[in-house]
Amino acid sequence: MIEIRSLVKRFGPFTAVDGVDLDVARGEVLGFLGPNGAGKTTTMRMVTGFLAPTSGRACVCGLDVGEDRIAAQRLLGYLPEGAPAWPDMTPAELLDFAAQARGMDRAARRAAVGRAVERVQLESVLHKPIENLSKGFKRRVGLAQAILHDPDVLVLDEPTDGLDPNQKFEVRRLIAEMSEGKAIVLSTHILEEVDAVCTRATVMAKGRLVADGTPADLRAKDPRHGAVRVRLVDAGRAGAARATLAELASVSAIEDEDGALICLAAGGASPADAIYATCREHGFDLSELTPLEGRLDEVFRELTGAPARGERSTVGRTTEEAVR
Ligand SMILES: Nc1ncnc2c1ncn2[C@@H]1O[C@H](COP(=O)(O)OP(=O)(O)OP(=O)(O)O)[C@@H](O)[C@H]1O
Repeated sequence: MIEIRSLVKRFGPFTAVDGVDLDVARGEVLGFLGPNGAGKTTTMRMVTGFLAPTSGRACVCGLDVGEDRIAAQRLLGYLPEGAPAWPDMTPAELLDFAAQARGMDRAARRAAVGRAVERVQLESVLHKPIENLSKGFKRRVGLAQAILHDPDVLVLDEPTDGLDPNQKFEVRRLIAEMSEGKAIVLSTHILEEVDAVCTRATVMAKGRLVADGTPADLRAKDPRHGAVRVRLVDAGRAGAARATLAELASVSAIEDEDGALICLAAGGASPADAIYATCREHGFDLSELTPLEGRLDEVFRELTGAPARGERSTVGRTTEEAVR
């Protein structure tokens, strides 16, 4: 439902978006991750027709946003960064105005506004000036505006920014609920949001997409994916256990962390069973044996050029190389 091809945006000599290709299908909730200034908002503004690309194109439901902007915008809902709105209007007035701008008659407007208000729970502030609302409610007004016409494609720039934990939960629930019939793209700095709501995640850095996959795919890029954390009842025997476990074929290397041994997987099956059996055999009493999935924050830091765990650069290399 969204097709992005070789999308480029230059501001003078600066390239903010540098050849992005991306497809998003119905039913997908795509998390758009990246550090500040990576080009997420610029990409979203081009996809929604609010900024013309320098080259390349974006299509929404088969319509080229550059050539058919108005028709494409009918099919999409957009929550811009910060959700700008007229401060002296009330949510009721703003939403009615937005529905009019979308060409709805009075009855359709009433139904659409009522539905959106109920979905984002705006009833209590419906007739208060937007300038007097908390950041969270302002964000929700923006979200109601974006979903007013029940669009097939939703582009949400940091939809949970400024919301308290309960509101974040509600918005994520709403996104998950709506995802079945729509293609949804959301940008976020909150990695837990990717797990909570996204079926797929892309990471953008310096205008380029540097990763694309399910949250589990991304996590698997962490060298600690598949590793096992081992803690002994008698910490004094950790050195002996380390030497013994390092001999296992399923363990490629062992790192120390807060008194625990992190046994990195050599690839293939988890080393957990072999570690357990070896510890029993040698009388190393275990207080912990935890398989590790890998961490999104580590992968994110690595992909976006920040120093990862222990200042080492490891993603993309084999586990064996990583620990050398
Ligand atoms: N109108 C503009 N003129 C000049 N430079 C711009 C303009 N809009 C964006 N930029 C620059 O383009 C780069 C990408 O900005 P963008 O807002 O897309 O990043 P982002 O990934 O959304 O960041 P954030 O997470 O902070 O919202 C930044 O360096 C920004 O300063």
